Amino acid sequence: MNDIPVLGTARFPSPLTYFVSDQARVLSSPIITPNAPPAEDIRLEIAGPREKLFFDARTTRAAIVTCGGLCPGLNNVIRSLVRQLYHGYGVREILGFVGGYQGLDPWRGAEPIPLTPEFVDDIHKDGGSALKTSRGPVDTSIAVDNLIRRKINILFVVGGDGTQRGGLALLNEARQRGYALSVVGVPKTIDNDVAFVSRTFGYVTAVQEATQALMGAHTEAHSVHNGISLVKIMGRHAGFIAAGATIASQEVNFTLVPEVPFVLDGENGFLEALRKRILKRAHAVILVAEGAGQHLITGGKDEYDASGNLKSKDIGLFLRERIDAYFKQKGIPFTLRYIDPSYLIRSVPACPEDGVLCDFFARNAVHAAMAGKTGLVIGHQHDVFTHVPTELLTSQKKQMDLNSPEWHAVLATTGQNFAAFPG
Ligand SMILES: Nc1ncnc2c1ncn2[C@@H]1O[C@H](COP(=O)(O)OP(=O)(O)O)[C@@H](O)[C@H]1O
Ligand SMILES: O=P(O)(O)OC[C@H]1O[C@](O)(COP(=O)(O)O)[C@@H](O)[C@@H]1O
Ligand SMILES: [Mg+2]
Repeated sequence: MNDIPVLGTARFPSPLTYFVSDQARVLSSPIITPNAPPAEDIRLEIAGPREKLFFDARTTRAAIVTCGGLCPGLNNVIRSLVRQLYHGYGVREILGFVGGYQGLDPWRGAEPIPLTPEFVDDIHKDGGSALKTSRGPVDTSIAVDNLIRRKINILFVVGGDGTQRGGLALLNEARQRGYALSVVGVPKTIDNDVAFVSRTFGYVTAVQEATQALMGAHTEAHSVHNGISLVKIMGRHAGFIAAGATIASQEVNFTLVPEVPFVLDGENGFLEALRKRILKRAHAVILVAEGAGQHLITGGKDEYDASGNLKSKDIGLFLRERIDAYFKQKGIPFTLRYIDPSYLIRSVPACPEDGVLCDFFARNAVHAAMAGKTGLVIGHQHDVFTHVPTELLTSQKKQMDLNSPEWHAVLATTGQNFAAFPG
């Protein structure tokens, strides 16, 4: 069940010394709840080195591409992919396509970079991606022509849900041509909204940076009479960053996330809850994820980014105006500070916890590829790294479960007015 497609019989002995059985599986949902229908029985292959390899390292050519928005840890992943390929298996031909999927198009992209242990030696100390990144499509036919021309056997695609869909499109094109290509995904995004991955790399670092911003926001609010700090944070479809930073900082009074369509006006609305909080405590910190409250902003055209993602309307500026107007109308003196840490939370180097995660993701991706597996993304649940079929992973969207301990911890630490936050 949920076996990963293989390119052929694995027959080369692995140079490594410990192995994971190809038959080992882990349940995606291991919890048994009394009286509830059993969770869907999804059993995933356990990641790790295999005893037999499909690829002969001496003749294998691998490539790496990083796509989508920046994320702390991209360089750690590139470094560990290269070092595991080179030192672990003896692969000598490793190319880095430059600037996301566009780099696979020889007419649009820069010349790929030959990747060596020397090239990647220090890159994990920097944020960003040594291979650069981009949004937007590539012509799959042109890209696969290029992969075939360059005799690439393995392509590592480092990115979020969009990138993994892109990887699948390349694999399907290669299959149609009868070309044996291993496409293995490493799940990247600060938003943490990838299914079958409890923590995408970069998320913890983003929470750390967001928490720093909240500490400053709290100091600003607390240092004046009726100080209100409004902080906007990334999180297009999911409020995981907002939730994590709320719990870590313990300084937020209202956390607004895309999963909870809150009410703004009226007796049970957010503005009234904020007014009560200010009258009681004379300061307040509000944290709003960029995808929250989209239902409140009417008018204007829908806009999409180059990858086709719907752009969020600016809930931060919208709330700033509405709070300002409400407090003026009520005749309550206040000082409102608006803080948008924006790209600062994702352009920094990875924190040690993410550094560890990146290394595990990357090395497991190499093990899977060398065994001849394809069309998979490395997953991570219950502390076990897995092989998730890319089709399965991209068929689901992960959002915060409002019955989870995480969301209840947000409610407990903020004490936010439950009535204003139905759902
Ligand atoms: N359905 C799709 N099919 C093929 N390529 C896609 C698809 N969705 C996104 N992509 C490509 O994947 C890359 C990254 O996607 P994007 O949504 O920007 O970031 P992320 O991978 O972080 O979700 C872009 O180059 C985009 O064009
Ligand atoms: O302005 P950009 O670079 O398009 O990115 C904004 C988006 O990128 C993110 O940081 C991460 O998104 P992806 O994982 O899809 O790359 C989102 O939180 C945010 O909505
Ligand atoms: Mg995405």
